[in-house]
Amino acid sequence: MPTREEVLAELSKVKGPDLQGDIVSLGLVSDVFISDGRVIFSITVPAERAQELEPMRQAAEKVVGKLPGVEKVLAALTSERQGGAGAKAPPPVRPAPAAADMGSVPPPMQRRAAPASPEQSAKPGVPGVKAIIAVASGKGGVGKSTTTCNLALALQANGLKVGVLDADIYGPSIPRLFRVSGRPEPVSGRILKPLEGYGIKVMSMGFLVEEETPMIWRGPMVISAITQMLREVAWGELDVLVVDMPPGTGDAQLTMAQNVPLAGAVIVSTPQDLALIDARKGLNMFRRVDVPLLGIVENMSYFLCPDCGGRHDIFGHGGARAEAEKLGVPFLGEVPLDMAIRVNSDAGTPVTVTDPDGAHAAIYRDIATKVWAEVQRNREDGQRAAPRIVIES
Ligand SMILES: Nc1ncnc2c1ncn2[C@@H]1O[C@H](COP(=O)(O)OP(=O)(O)OP(=O)(O)O)[C@@H](O)[C@H]1O
Repeated sequence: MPTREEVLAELSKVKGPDLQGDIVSLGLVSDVFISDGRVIFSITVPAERAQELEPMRQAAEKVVGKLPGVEKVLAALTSERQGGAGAKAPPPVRPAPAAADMGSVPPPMQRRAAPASPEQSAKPGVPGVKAIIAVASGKGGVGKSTTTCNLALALQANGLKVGVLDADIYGPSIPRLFRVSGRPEPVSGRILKPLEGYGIKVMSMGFLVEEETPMIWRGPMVISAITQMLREVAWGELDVLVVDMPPGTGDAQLTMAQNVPLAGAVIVSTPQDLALIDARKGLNMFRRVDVPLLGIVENMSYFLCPDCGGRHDIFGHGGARAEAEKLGVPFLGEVPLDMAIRVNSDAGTPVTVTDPDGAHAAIYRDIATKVWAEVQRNREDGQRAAPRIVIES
């Protein structure tokens, strides 16, 4: 595998936009990411010249592709940086098309506010996968991954064939939750075999990079990585693929919601007002791109004291239910704040597996039943989206 310096040395052979200087010394190359035979990087260009500079992008992919040990190269053109360190990731200006040898090409990205449902249904699906559901949250740490994991297992317990795609590439926790590790093997060419945990096929960036690798991703790279995990994995026949989305509602999440043919989205929130404000942003994001909202889960909803048996509404209670009612979105259920959920999740032995007859597993199965009923209802009605109301957040 080449080093970053070797990659940059090759890239310095590529001329800059006006054939003066090279793209490295002009400071246009950033976000170089090398892992497992893959090299991903960004080239910063003025947004209006993206089309014209496509040959430059291709030339960059070509030179890097010749380095020994490189199997795939992905160069993304990004628009000019907005300010210095800590500046927001620039908006994607064009998709990061796969190199000639990479097969699948992500559909074109759009900046904001995609038009309505026809777009949603026009996206190419994943062969063999009947429905894709996103699990999202407006902010991190609310239990999105724990919900994804237990929801997936509960859908399986309800008789469905389930897969999980960990799109939370900033902090992939799905490998730990399913207690799976290792490297996915290629099955044919570039297609990887997903790993399996508790009978569920799982794919995560956590399998492809070292756990301690700091990942600094910019929008287009996020989309490229997720698109490849979606389309270059042998998922086989699945009733449902559950996607653990990256937290937040930035460009990466929005573009992903636009590019993946989602049957719907589940929003996870805790009951605090602030979390609910973020959850509302998440809801609005999916509504803008006409992804049906399957409902809201209130996580860490209440605490049942094992000593006194009393119920404590630590973060307040019922906020998500009230929010769901206000917004006309199904309320899917309340998951208590419980030590068993945390300990088991963190140990990779989710409660739905370790205690399938327990109260927590029953809650997740109930949520799974409601989620699936919504997916079916949307399908049958041909109802692509909930009413298009965008609520001020
Ligand atoms: N209902 C619950 N009761 C107790 N602990 C919980 C519950 N839900 C989640 N947790 C714990 O809270 C922590 C954060 O959960 P999790 O990783 O699922 O959140 P997340 O929203 O995916 O976070 P991030 O966005 O940082 O990935 C974990 O330690 C998890 O075990």
